[in-house]
Amino acid sequence: MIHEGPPALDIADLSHAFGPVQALRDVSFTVPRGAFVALLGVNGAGKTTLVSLITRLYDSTSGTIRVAGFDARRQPGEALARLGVVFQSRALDADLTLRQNLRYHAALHGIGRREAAARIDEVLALVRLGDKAGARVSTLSGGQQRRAEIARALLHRPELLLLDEATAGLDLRSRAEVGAVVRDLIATQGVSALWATHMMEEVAPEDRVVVLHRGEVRLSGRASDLGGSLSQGFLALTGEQA
Ligand SMILES: Nc1ncnc2c1ncn2[C@@H]1O[C@H](COP(=O)(O)OP(=O)(O)OP(=O)(O)O)[C@@H](O)[C@H]1O
Repeated sequence: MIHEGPPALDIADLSHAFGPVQALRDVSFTVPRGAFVALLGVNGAGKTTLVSLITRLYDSTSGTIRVAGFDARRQPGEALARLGVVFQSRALDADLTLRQNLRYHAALHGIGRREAAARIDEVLALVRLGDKAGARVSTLSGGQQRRAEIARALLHRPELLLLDEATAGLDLRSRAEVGAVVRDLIATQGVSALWATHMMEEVAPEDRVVVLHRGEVRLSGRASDLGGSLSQGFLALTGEQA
């Protein structure tokens, strides 16, 4: 697939402090169009702060964030319209069916009823839940619920998916399924993904990786090029934290 235009995400010299705590310091990296980028960091590295800045939950102290070329601060509407977010916490109502939930979220994005119906079928198929539209969310397994959250995030056809610890609390098999769904989306739908995780095992050799530690980018590049320095470096940082 050939990708033109600005990167899906361009972060430049981003810093953020919570009072005396410097959560991010001069963070710069890009998510090229059609790429899977793993944002790897131990607890407290600054991943959630970064996600919160991209989604505009917090305003950045300094630096720039561009989503598909749109400045998140100066053109927030344009930037956010191109972003699909899978939060650590659940955004779907467990007592409603998957279709009811997705109708509601489609309406929030201003998608009309007829288009929503078609789009809901489409996104459920993309996350391999085509047969679960009528199921109450509470009856789905943990892995299915995470894939349902991804379906929700895809409703408005975002260019960039932002996933914050998308596999937290899942068993090995469900984790692999969620990862496979996101990699499939990249290969077939031209979406890009920033996948925040503290688990080295979730990084595939062809992925691009950004290692964040104590608010700073310590290592970045393609996992296969970084080779042993990635696993050794990350292990050292994990030890540094302990
Ligand atoms: N609202 C806040 N007020 C003060 N300090 C905060 C706040 N949010 C985060 N921090 C601090 O900023 C730093 C980065 O935290 P952040 O939650 O972004 O890390 P993380 O990599 O997402 O970790 P986790 O996986 O535990 O969420 C930590 O030192 C944390 O204590």
